[in-house]
Amino acid sequence: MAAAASSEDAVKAAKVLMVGAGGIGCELLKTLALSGFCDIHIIDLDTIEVSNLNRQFLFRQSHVGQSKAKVARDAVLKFRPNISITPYHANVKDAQFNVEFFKQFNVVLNGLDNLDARRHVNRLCLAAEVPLVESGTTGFLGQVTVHVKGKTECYECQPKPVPKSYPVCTITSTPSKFVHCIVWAKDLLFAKLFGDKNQDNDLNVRSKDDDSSSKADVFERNLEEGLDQYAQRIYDHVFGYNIEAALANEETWKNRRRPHPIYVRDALPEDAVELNGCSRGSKNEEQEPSAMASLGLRNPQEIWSLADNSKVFLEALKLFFEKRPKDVGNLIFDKDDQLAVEFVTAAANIRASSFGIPLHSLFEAKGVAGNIVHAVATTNAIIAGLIVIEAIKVLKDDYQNYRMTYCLEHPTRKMLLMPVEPFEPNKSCYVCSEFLGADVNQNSISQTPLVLEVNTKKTKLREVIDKVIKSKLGMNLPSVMIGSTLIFEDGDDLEEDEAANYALNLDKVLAELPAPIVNDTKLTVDDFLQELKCSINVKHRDEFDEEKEPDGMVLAGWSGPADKQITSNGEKRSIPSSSSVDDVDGTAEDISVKPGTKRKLNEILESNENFDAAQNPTEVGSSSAQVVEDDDDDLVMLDEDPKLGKRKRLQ
Ligand SMILES: Nc1ncnc2c1ncn2[C@@H]1O[C@H](COP(=O)(O)OP(=O)(O)OP(=O)(O)O)[C@@H](O)[C@H]1O
Ligand SMILES: [Zn+2]
Repeated sequence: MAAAASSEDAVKAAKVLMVGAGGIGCELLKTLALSGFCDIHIIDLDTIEVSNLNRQFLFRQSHVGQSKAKVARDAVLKFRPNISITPYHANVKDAQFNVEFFKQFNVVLNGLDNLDARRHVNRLCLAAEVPLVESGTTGFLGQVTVHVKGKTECYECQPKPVPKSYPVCTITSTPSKFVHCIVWAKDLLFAKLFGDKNQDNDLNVRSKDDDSSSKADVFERNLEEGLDQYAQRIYDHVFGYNIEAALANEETWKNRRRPHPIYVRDALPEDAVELNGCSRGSKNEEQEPSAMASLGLRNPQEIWSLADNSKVFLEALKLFFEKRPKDVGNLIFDKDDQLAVEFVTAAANIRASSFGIPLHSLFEAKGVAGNIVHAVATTNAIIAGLIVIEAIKVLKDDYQNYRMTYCLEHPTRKMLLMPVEPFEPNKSCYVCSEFLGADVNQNSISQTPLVLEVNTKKTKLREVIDKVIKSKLGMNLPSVMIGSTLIFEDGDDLEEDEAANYALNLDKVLAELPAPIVNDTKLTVDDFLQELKCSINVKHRDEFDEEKEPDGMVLAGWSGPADKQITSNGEKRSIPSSSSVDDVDGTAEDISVKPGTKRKLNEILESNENFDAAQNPTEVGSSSAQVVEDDDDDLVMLDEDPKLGKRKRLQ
């Protein structure tokens, strides 16, 4: 097809906006500058931290504390002095970056790390009708997607996956993976011992040798109890007695491997028990208390024995009470708190040992506990290159060749990159489908309304605004209307009495608002800055399942295809979707999805030639082809050679 301009001309004439000057952003700015882009604007709200320096190569030690956007600009101007780079040390959600601001750009390139900002930029790009190239990386995985209003799906056309959570019983009774032991150690045991005492906790099983009243909390230290004695009692209780109690329920273990109880005396030699695990006893009072340091364990990458884990457990518990008494009762697990990581690693390993699960090093355990996926500079560089390739296609309006590209951890058929044709817009997406056209009566067609199930007699307006409109719908400064009555509005420019009125409404129950929200009420919610408006039909419901519906509200009515799957050497894996990268920072949203409305892929593959091509892919970027499994298990062939036709389905 005829391109609108040569790549060189398109690049020279372009005015681009980059959002984020972190891991991807540094690589991207360098690649843009070296590819001939001359007018680049960068927004980043952050300042440089020491931990950025290993991969954000435009920054040096001396830049720590300075604006990322400004330092990145200065660094690139050193080797490309004649181009224009305009930095903004600001949040992209600020009102200065409104639709008018976005309209000046030919393309927007995201190098962000959170869902919230990505959704905001998506909406502004839609409103300003500026194409968006979106990206993300997680370790070795990465992706670049292209979003052009009306042509491809928007960033929000597909619901994002919910952050990983585990059933309570897996954590409390039947762990089968190391991560289950970490969650137990961190969210139950650590929280119980060092966090808020009043929380409910499944660990609170009475110990058989606890002869005080049945209400006694075994985790409370008895007045006459020494710290060594207390630490050993807790150990025996959680790893010994609790496991024995669980084993009594034969049903649970019918089809499962039985755990074995571990008591201090089993895990440690007699003399170490006497010393409460602490054999060396050399402590440096100046340093942060560390059980590893007290025990002379130096290598965080080494997998400790059960005995060493037991020593670390007892020592760390003691150190918290001895050296950080003020923290006890207020602690929340923090991956940067060395003693907390030591305690959680040891506790998770002892539990893993009991359940026959392989033990892990402190370094690995810290990664799991802190949801850390170590960033890989090379992935960021590859992704930045792909962003520029897609940006050039966008600038040339080379729509036929747009690709979403996935960077895989394990090459599929020797290919590290997997290009996929972009999907069409999802017609029920509440973000981009608002005014797709007009019906026969020239009324604009609005998207399917969302449905909110809520107890209108108990829920306050504030909860709907915070949990649904801001958190789930990602609105920043929403206003809420029933018919033409405004019941809530956010923003700095409100009159005092207006603001006071809305504040009063926030604390009212829905059904008691001046314009009541009851069953079948239709709300219109609107974000002025994002130029996003959607309607919500309210359905009253009395009861909600506390575990499955903890918000006491369910938002539905927006459907989209689930994650696609790829096959690699017969193994099925999920393609990292534009959302899955968000899982890392735990910000994925959980809008309920109605099943069965997935769009079908284009055409049916009939030609043997194409089938052969699918089976024998050549290099990426030239004439590549892949066999991909769609989520309804049909085989789909993707190819890059226009002669071979568009995306097809194998029968
Ligand atoms: N709302 C926002 N407005 C502007 N910039 C943002 C916004 N949200 C995130 N960013 C920027 O996006 C960049 C993302 O980069 P990256 O994923 O490498 O994160 P990082 O904070 O630099 O590193 P890490 O999180 O791994 O320590 C960061 O520089 C961050 O400041
Ligand atoms: Zn959409």
